[in-house]
Amino acid sequence: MAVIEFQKVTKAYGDEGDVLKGLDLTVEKGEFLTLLGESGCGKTTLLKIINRMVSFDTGHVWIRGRLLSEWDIVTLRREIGYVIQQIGLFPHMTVMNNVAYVLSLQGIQKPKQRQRAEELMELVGLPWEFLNRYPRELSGGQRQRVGVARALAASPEIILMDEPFGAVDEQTRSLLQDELLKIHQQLKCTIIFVTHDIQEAVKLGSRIVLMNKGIIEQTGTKEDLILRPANDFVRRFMGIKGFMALLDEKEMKALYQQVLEEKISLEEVYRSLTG
Ligand SMILES: Nc1ncnc2c1ncn2[C@@H]1O[C@H](COP(=O)(O)OP(=O)(O)OP(=O)(O)O)[C@@H](O)[C@H]1O
Repeated sequence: MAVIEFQKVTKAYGDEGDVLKGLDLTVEKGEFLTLLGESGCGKTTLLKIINRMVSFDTGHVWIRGRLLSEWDIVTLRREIGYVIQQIGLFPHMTVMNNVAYVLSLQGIQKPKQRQRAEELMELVGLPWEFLNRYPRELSGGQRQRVGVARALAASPEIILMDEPFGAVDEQTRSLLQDELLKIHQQLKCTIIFVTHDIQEAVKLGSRIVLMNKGIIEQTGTKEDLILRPANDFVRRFMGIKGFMALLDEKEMKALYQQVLEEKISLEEVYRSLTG
């Protein structure tokens, strides 16, 4: 079943011209969709239309078969978790209160909130003790984990993520990506994840949507976009980075380990990767 459907959606901010130019997009239940494209191509705008943080001009949007305009905004936002790069944790609240914020709005009793917060901390790989800390007492990566936990608190069916790991170092980023994949498998929720990083889009997305100046150039699996690009734009955009991202990371690491142990030479690695 389609969870989200866009039909010929356009959007302009003021009289600057359309930033979305008649988008069609269907997101199926349980998908991990990555929205990829250069800065300014309209990714965030598309994402924010889904939770009605931004309105659109023409076309139609359905969420779970119901027109977006017919949703009560509070119910809609409860069904949709939202994680952004500068997560906007409330600085004066403990991690516990941040994570349980939505639950307290729903009138859920304190012991239940605590229990859920502990479950969520486990899910995102943080110790329970951190529930007593304030956001400033955490590292950037830990704060992002709390942001993810907070977005998951009300068990939303859809999770929107806008470059959530953009501000952390590469190693932490890779760990967070691995954990997010696990969470997705476990919860079977629908995730729409905005990124301008090809490697990230390829690693995470069960399907990738490549946008360019307000249109969708291609939607498909990583193999579709990299090996069967729909046009020259897609071919050039995915390029060598896309091809490299398609190579199996674990396989490459294992091969490199053998180089470090002087069991094989770099030349042999090169030959095994290029056939
Ligand atoms: N509130 C706004 N008012 C006016 N113009 C806006 C507004 N928000 C976005 N835009 C413009 O709309 C276009 C698309 O912006 P959007 O944020 O959707 O792009 P993006 O692909 O997410 O970019 P980035 O990767 O840099 O976040 C840009 O040209 C941007 O300047």
